[in-house]
Amino acid sequence: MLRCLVVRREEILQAAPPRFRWNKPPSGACKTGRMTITSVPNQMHQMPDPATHAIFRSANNQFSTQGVGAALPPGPLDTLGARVRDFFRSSPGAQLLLGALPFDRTQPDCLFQPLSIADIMPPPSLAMSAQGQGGRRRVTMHPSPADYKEMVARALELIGSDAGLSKVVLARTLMVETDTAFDPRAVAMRLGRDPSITSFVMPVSLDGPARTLVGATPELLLEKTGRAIRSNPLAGSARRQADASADLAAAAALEASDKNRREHAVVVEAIMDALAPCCVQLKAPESPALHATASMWHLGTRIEGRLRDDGISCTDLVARLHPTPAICGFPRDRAQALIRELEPFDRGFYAGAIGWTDAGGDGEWHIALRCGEISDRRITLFAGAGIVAGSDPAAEAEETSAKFLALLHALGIDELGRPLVDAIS
Ligand SMILES: C=C(O[C@@H]1C=C(C(=O)O)C=C[C@H]1O)C(=O)O
Repeated sequence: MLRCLVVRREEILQAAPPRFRWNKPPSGACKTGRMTITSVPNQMHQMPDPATHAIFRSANNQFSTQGVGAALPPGPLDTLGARVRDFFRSSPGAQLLLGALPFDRTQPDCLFQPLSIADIMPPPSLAMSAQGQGGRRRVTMHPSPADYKEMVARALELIGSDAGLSKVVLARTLMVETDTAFDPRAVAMRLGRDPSITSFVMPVSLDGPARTLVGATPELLLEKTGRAIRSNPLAGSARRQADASADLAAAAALEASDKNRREHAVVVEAIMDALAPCCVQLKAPESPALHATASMWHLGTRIEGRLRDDGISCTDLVARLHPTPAICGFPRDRAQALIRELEPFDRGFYAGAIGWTDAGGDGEWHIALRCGEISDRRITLFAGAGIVAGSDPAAEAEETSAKFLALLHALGIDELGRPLVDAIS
């Protein structure tokens, strides 16, 4: 396998400069890297149409949008790059497409050009409303933790018997039902308190009843600015601990864990292999680094590269990468077949990607993790864990419980639906 296209140290690429900062100008024109987008007076204090309202808040870019100016004709991932190029070619004024890609590359995606881009985020006071949401809550686990452990045990048998399958990522869901509709903006505001993540609200159905993906992902699939590209895969995880020394011990144990390093290495290799043919430079550190969110430790690797030519867009690259072994397994086809066989639900847009692309092919795509799909009074949360030889079913089930925490805290409940008194301090 191609581990690395050699790069000299002095050629280390700079992180992309901030481009969209919708918090800044109250109204008027906002200049970005390649484009000028006219912001509209902020209307976020009013309840926007949930079917077509989006929020995107990463380290470099923040914006919220309302309405659909035009939808990209939906299709499978193989055709995404071509459809995006056609869209911008036939809509000369269009500057931005944003949206969600499903986990399954063959299922249709959901991208659109927003009608308007708002200049500020929802009011912080909204964050308070999430915790008190709904009087009664009913939580349904699917599969149950016991069934999830059996799925993991079955995967381990196959990994042990089939030398060709080295990793599979298995997920479970929690469905939370309340007696009032969820407000995705309030959930996003609470999720956005963790600066280490990208929080988002993204419509995943543009016609019919509103369906919205809301989440707080720590994992960058791909960012492209000009010829500079970056990916930051995560794999190998441990729950954060309240006690500081126990927390450091958990991080140190994760860093030293052979099982977690193997689980991580397979992801980095697959991403390097997928990007290498498009790059004149591509580099990744030899060892992963610790990456912290408010509730999890992860092993992460910052991969940086320089593209061969200007014709390659971020959506072309996403189509090469997705789904990575971080959220699917390795080899991809076998892992995906096993996911289909063992998981008793459709992932939909969970473990897909959310993000944006501009008319020049630059953009930013994050893996849709630590997320839930809201449909009126119901939110379905998803969490998965990578299974490799040496995984322990109970530990993997525990890892998925820990991964639910970001969303559960934002909803103000625990895994059984009981209110949290002080969900986030
Ligand atoms: C599948 C998820 O997370 C992925 C799996 C990880 C792991 O197995 O350690 C870590 C980060 C993600 O790439 C999830 O959060 O649902």
